[in-house]
Amino acid sequence: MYTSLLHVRQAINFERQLIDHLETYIEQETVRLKDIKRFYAKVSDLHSEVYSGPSASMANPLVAFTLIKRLQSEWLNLVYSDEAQENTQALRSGYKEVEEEGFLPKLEDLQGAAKGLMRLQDVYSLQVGALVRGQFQRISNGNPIDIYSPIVSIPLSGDDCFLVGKVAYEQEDYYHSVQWLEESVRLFRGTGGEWSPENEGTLEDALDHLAFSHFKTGNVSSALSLSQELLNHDPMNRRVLKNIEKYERLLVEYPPLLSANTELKRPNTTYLRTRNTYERLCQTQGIQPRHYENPRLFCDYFTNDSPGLLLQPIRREVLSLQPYVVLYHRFISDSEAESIQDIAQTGLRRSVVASGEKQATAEYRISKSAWLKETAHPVIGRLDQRITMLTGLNVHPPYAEYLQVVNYGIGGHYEPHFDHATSASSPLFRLNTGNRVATFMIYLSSVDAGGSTAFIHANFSVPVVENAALFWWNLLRNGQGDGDTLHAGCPVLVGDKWVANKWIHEYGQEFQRRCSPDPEE
Ligand SMILES: O=C(O)CCC(=O)C(=O)O
Ligand SMILES: [Fe+2]
Repeated sequence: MYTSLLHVRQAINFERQLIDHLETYIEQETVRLKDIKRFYAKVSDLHSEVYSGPSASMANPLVAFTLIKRLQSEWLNLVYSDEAQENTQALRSGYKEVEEEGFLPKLEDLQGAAKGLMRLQDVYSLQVGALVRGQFQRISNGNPIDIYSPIVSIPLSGDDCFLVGKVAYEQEDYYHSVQWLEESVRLFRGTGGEWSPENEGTLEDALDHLAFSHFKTGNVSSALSLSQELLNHDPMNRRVLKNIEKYERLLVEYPPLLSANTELKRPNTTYLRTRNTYERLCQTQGIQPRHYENPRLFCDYFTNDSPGLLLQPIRREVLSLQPYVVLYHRFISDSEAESIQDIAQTGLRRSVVASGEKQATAEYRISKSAWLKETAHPVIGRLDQRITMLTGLNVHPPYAEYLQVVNYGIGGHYEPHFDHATSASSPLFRLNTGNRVATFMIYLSSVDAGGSTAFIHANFSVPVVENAALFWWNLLRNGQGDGDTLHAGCPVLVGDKWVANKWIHEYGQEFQRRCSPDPEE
């Protein structure tokens, strides 16, 4: 579910069903408790008014009878009533019904969503403290600046933060676990450590995980003080006692340096060599030269001398010459973009990447995608025609792949990659029409924040422009891959990002793109 926002949206309906079941449960339990209270009031009134009075009320056989009846039968019926269990049972079977529909998120979804939050924190340098308040802020020159202002901000609870921290902790990523568990402990302390039935963790759990995370990052004194706090809540915990002894010993043996830099270093889990450039481009939209700085870049109305475009030329914006990247504005209409999303819905599956000779899912590409044949809907053929008019390229299979529609999920992204195959054994060669010579990528939606397309070596990024299409050549004229086309889909900070890719292959374009042995061209 976490890999596609469409499926997150659908989950809202399932929670609605659960709310209905809970409402019924609350109504039934309220009736049950009302009955119990009535009985309690009746019996306690009898005790304060009838039995404690001066008159010997037991002499009244009716009073005596009702007392005996209550003690022999009524209390028993009440105490051993199955009603509470029946109500719980009804609630559980309602939950099971929803569960059996198969659309409730799995543990993998929760962990994936937590990782998505941490990815957004990293790539956009977001402050965890602000995220927890429901705000998207980065510190710039010592001041917090809003990257995005949500209309409604959803603050996170101590348990929410505990869960994110625990996901990091389980990956032995103590850089993130410390930050999220700090927030969790702070929030749990704020509620007085009170237990709530929906929670996964407690103040003690958060203290325990945080103390160990601090220990693992070398912050023994924090590990010690948190363990002491934990011991106050759980004095008989032998493991904590032993840890305290260990931390005390360590502090005597290796006193912490006062000047020690306590700033934690972020782990490089992605092994991206271009991480800094990538993140800068995602945050800033790059240092794309302005048209007046590079007069060879321009905007125009473009027809490609195609009769189909004469009456309605397309707005072309040349973004880069090396590699050659152009943005065609208003390439697709709102209703066409909507149709493509609708047609793709049922076919969406977790996106894969080439892995040796096969294809596999990967952390570095978080989205779902569907392949649409021309026969799926007339709109697809119309788009193919329009691509051909603009580029002059043959986009009929097998000279191009089917249209790939992509929907990103929570913090969904596609880290720096090439669209063309970089090894001879790549599954991309299965069409037997050569490598992917060009990419034609259509933005089918807007986003609220994030999600730009970043060209790493070319040092610019393109914000999502709804209904526009981005075109670039992946191969040089000699057929070799153009290293300058290394590009990425930045994590979506806020929004539901949809794109459609048309990958055009080398064969079939021989008369449209001149080849040349020159490795510079
Ligand atoms: O979503 C984006 O901006 C880029 C997507 C991309 O590069 C791809 O799907 O190959
Ligand atoms: Fe790509």
